[in-house]
Amino acid sequence: MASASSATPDTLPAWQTLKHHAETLQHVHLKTLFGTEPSRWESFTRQVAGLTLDLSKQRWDDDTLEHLFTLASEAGVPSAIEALLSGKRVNVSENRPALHTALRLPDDATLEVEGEDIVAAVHESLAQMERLVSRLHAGQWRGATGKPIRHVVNLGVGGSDLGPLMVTHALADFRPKDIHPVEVHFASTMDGSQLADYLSRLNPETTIFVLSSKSFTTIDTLSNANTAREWLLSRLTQHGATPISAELVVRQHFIGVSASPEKMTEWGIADDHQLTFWEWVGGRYSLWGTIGLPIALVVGMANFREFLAGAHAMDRHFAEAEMAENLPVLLALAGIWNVNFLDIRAHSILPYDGRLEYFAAYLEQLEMESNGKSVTRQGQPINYSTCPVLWGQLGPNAQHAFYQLLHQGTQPVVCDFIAPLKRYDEVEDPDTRRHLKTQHRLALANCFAQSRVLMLGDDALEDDGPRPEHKRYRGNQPSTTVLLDQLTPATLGSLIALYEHKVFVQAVIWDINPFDQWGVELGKQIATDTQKIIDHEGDLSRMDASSKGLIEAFWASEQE
Ligand SMILES: O=P(O)(O)OC[C@H]1O[C@](O)(CO)[C@@H](O)[C@@H]1O
Repeated sequence: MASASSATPDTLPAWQTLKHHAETLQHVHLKTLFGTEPSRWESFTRQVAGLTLDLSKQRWDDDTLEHLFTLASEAGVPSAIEALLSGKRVNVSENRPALHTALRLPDDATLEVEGEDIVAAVHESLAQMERLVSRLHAGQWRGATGKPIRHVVNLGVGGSDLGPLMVTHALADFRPKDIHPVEVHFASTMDGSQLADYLSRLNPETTIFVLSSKSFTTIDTLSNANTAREWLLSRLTQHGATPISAELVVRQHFIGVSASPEKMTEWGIADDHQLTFWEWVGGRYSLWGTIGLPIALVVGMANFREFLAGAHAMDRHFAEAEMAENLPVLLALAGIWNVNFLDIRAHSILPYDGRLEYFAAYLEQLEMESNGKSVTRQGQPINYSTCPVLWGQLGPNAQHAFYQLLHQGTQPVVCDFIAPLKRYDEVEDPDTRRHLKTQHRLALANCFAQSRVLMLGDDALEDDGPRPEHKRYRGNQPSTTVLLDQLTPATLGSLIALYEHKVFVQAVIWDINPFDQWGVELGKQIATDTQKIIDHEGDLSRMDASSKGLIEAFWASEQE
């Protein structure tokens, strides 16, 4: 991948060219670019797989793009794409491939990785997932007391939570009709607050838990699982006249999803209630396989397969399209330009569709856990910026929260606006449909208005009278708009794959490994040490003054 040579990107000729080129564009306002190039929409907009990507409001011109394509070539992007998709060991620090794209290959495809065709195994794991989904949807999965299951609580965190949470929320309209109703819930936080809420509301007889953890060692998830198991055992083993065995309760009320079947067995998950996947699927890329069980439970297996097909369409485009037409490459290059040449290090994700409420949270992990790195793939410290700080929330709500900073603050921020073109066609009642469609138009008007105001500043106003300084908008904030023809399983699949590949291309150019997350490990280790001290099993005197003070404050609270 990056650099066929060992040169860091900032020493590549195109990087130097871009630095000089940026000086010529640094002070050119976006409104000037639109004034001099009226065909920017045609030049900088591309459509693929139900998505329209509008990059015309980036602070760049045709020359910028040409230089960026040269940079991508010099950094080895085309060969890196090939290496990723063909299953080379692109995750160098863990010495393994990153094959989330294999999870969405159609069943007639073949992909030989290190001498083995993995497509059949992928489809067998989907078939196994389908069998569990069908049992639940048919009302045939019975709890330990014999009642059909009505609630499924996913216990997972990070990639074992955020992807399924985001997609189940986004695609809730696609629930199949005529199935036994099963509601899906998510509990991730180690403090137990989400779980405690479910335990206070749900009936243990009709509730099962999905213990979702690639490693099956994540303390957040295991602590929730242990609490859930105790809750079930205390409620169900003594239920009715005949005692029910603990083994039966655990068997009937837990499904495990993990890359470690041994650990699932050790924990007590029955063999036929285990879904597995592979070490070569990164946690934050795992929603496409068995970690996607909650998605399949909400939308049904047919829609889940549509979701995979949408992602696969984007994979093929990523593999086959020229750089100038390639959506993930273009989106990545816009990011590189902003971060490394315009020095814009804040990035906001702003969907204008309530169904995408968790999309920003999902992307925060995808982008920042992947590309929040500061050493090259060869382990050398780097001296250029990598992943920007990325955050977001639903655009309409953010308008009344942090848009003030976007419009009049001192930070340059790049924004991604995301919206579906069509909405509410399926609403049966004509009056309600008409009203909701009006609301959709309102949301789109706001979405388009915000990117325009961010670009033009107060020049967006026709009346150009004098304005006091506190009412001035400087504009010139770049943005991208992604339009979905409509939000469907397929277009959502394409959208997620677009961002996954964007992250990969950026990593190639930055010469970093997007598939490991060593920075998270130290925190876990120190937390284990700290827990020992809090539990009076470690040496407090080793701690710094602040940590010591915090622990003593906690101990004092326990005495009250
Ligand atoms: O699925 P697991 O192994 O429980 O991990 C959960 C999450 O924890 C992380 O390893 C980070 O702590 C993520 O990368 C991962 O998605």
